[in-house]
Order: sequence, then structure tokens, then C-alpha cells
Amino acid sequence: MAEDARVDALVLKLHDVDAVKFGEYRLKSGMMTPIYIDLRVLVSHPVLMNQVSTLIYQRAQEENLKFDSVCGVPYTALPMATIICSRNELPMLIRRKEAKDYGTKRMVEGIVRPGDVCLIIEDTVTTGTSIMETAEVLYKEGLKVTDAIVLMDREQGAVEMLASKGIKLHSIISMFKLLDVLQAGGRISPQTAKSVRDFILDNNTFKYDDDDARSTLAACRVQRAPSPEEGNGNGNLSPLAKKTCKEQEQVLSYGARAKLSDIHPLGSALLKIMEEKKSNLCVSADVTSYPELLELADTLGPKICLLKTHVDILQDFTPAYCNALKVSAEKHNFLIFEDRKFADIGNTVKHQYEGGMYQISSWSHLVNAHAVPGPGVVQGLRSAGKPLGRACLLIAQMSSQGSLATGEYTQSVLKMAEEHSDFVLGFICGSKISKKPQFIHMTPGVQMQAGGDGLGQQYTTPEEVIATKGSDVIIVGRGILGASDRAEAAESYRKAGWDAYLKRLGH
Ligand SMILES: O=c1ccn([C@@H]2O[C@H](COP(=O)(O)O)[C@@H](O)[C@H]2O)c(=O)[nH]1
Repeated sequence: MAEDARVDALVLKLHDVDAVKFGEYRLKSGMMTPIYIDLRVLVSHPVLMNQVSTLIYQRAQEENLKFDSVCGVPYTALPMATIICSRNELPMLIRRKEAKDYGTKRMVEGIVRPGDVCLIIEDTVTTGTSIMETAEVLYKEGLKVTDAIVLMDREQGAVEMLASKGIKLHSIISMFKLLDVLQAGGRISPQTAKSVRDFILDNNTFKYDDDDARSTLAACRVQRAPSPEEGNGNGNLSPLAKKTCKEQEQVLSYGARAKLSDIHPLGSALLKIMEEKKSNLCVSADVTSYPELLELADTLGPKICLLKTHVDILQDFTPAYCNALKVSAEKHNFLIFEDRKFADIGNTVKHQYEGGMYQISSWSHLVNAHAVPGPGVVQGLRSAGKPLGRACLLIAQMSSQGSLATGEYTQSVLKMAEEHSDFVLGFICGSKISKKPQFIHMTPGVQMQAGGDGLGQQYTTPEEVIATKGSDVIIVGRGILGASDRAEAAESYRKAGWDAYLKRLGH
């Protein structure tokens, strides 16, 4: 059975044995939650306990983790660590919760060799604090901790918190996966799944604390009336998830986001360029001749983080030109984004991306795709682009009047991006749609004056897009191309976009 199928089956079994409960519960941190994961029940289900332990050990092998011993966070993960160590003949360490007041008074039982690496196993994480407490006890004994594996990640900030302390967290089941499987299996209603998802997104516990981050984690309470679709669901949802949520807004600098452990390398490169050049401006180089395109790249290059092309509107395209564009991108330190908007089955988009006369994957750092065909479109692009270090943006919303990319569609795009974050680094959208800081939001339809073009395009100002709507990059075409002095216009847009970003950071 493929791993995904095994995880899906495990989720359903965990629900069967009441290890996943919906209601109103208090976590160790004091936070109230509409979903509670109680893996203590596993000791009464040995088959399930064995399956869980197998999946955890397989993950360690798949990730090629190097460790000398294994330690389970007391108490729920202790039997898991025991089974893993016993079956695979690995040395185990037991962390005591309190020192004995007689005998050796040790906090860690087992043979401790300072300098050894210990792998931590945990059953569920919210903040990551329990793993950190165990790691600190191990550190005091001279041990190293580089990785931890958790069965269930509630996706509320543990990965980020542990990464900030140098521990990489690997999870078997994530909260969003669990909700998807339970919903698909008819165990919970779409309304329940949505409300719990909203709760999780609104209650991330990690506060970035990075010198260059100038981060704030502003918490405010918002009374949110249930939307009509939320209704009563299947009747087992806590009122907490429906009525009240804690709005936590993470405002991180581009530079801080560039350093996130799970960001796409190209996303990291782009954010670094933005920080260095103080530019969140992408110029949409919608011109029809290649010399003009190159001229634009060379004159506007110093002011932009991205140059967006529509290669199929060039009348005089020849593959040799692409080298000159690449040279300009390197010289002026910007990335190239071919706005190809792929929208076909995986096999076709793969050919369109790497072949034909344009050979887009050979020169464009970024491309974009519609999610309409389903995940195959990303998988097709990924198979050609990932080996070259390329990445893709998903079109979650469009700037044109009457666009159908709204509501549930946009949410599905978000989910597709989360499931393919090894190749999708962000979105084309009108406003910020994901709270995950590793995703980069880019917004077209930007001019200094709000308005339209008579053919459905709708314009919003740089201030509105960046400071109010929380997007990261402004995409500007005719606002710059139509100006008598394009370099001067680009500088005005660069400054407007950057000022709006500084405003967002609270400078
Ligand atoms: O929703 C979308 C997606 C892409 N675009 C593209 O951006 C530019 C905008 O040009 P302007 O001259 O600034 O209107 C253009 O290349 C579009 O194809 C978009 O506008 N909206």
C-alpha cells in the first residue's frame, strides 16, 4: 500500500477508536480547541500501536535520519519509542519527568554518551514545547537533537518553533490531511472541517523572533458570526470554532521569510532580492518585439525583483534571444517569470513547458498555472521544472472583472499549493490568501489610480495591494509601459510598493 493510502487508513482507524474528538477541549497550553487528539488510547489497540510505530520508523529511514538513540516524550510516545527500539534493535533513552530523590537521581535513563545524536518521538504537537522540554533535558546530558518525528502535527506553529531552535520536525499526519480524510470518508461534515481549518489557521502559536524580522504577532479577539454554510454541521462541533477566533497576524520581513526552513529555494532567492533591492515590483513586459523586451530588462532591471514575460506575444522570437535575457537577469539581479498560465493535463503541460519553440523551462525561473485541471498540472510542470530548480505559482484569483476564481475555488487552489509546496512557491491573487509565510503572493492589475481598461482589467493601487490586502509583489504593466519615461515610472512604482510594505511592517 502506498504511504498516502496507509496514512489515510490510519486516520480513519484513529477516528474509529476515538483518538480524534470534536467538541470543546483545553490543551496543555490553556488554549481551547474544537478538535482534540487523544493518542493515549493507542495502548489499548496493539495492532494500531504497531502500525503507528512502523510508520514513524519508516519516516526516519525515508528521511535518512542519522541518530544513535531514540527517546519518546513521556508518556504517550514512550510505548512507540519502545516498540521502534525493540523491533529495530536500537538503543533507547527514557527521559524522566522528575528526578528520583534516591539512588542515581538521573533525569535520563539508559546509556548516555555525550556527543551522541538522539531522535525524539512524540505523539501530538501543538506548540512544540513538550519536544523542546525533552530536548533540553537531553542537551544537559551532552546529547544532540537534530530531528523529531511526531505522529500528529496540529499545524499550529510547532514546526517553526522547533526549526528556530535547530530541530527539524517530521510529521506523519498533519491536521489538514486529517480533516480532508475524515471529510472525504463522510466522518465529518464539510462545515465542521472548514470551521476546524479556520480555527487552526487563526490560532498559530509561533511568534517569530528574528533580529531582522521586525516581526509582530498581534493577537486580537474577533467575534465572527457563523456564515450560513456553517450551520450545525453534523452536530458535534464546538461553538468555539463557530463563534470566536483569535486572529493572529504574522507580519514578517521579506528577509526573515527568506530564511524560513521550509521555504522553496527560489522563493528564498526572490525574497532576498526583494530585501536587497528594496523592490517588490514585478514589471509585466508586455511588448511585442524582443529588442524592446531586452531594452526594458536593461533599463528597468535595477528597480525590479521580477520581469514577467508573455513570450507568445513576441513577433520576432528566436531561442537565442533567451540567453540575452538570462544575462540581463543575472546582471541586474532579478528573476524571470513567464506568465504562461498553463492549464492542461500533466503530460501536455510538461511538453509545453520544456519543449516546443519556446523551451520555457530553460530560461524562465518561474511559471504559473491554473488549478482547473487538478493536481496533474503541477505534477507535469514539476517533473520538468524541479530538476532545473524552477518553481511555479498557482493562479488563485484574477484581476479581471467577473473572474470565476473566487471562494471555494480559491480555497482549493490554496490546498493544492500546500500539497505541492516543493514546487509551488506562491500565488497570483488579489490579496493574501495563505497565512503560511513561505508562500509569496503576487498581484496583477496595479496602477497608481484605481480603475479599469475597458476590457475587463481592474486596477488597484500599490498601497491597497501591499499594505491593506497583504500581498507581497505588485505586477505592473501598462502603468509603466505607457509612461513617457519608463524608468522614472518604474521608480515611482518601486517606491510606492516599498513604502506600502514598510507601512505594513509598522515602520
Ligand atoms: O489576474 C491576472 C493575471 C495576470 N495578469 C497579467 O498581468 C499583466 C497586467 O498588465 P497591466 O498592463 O498592468 O494591466 C498582464 O500581462 C496580464 O496578462 C493580469 O492582469 N491579471
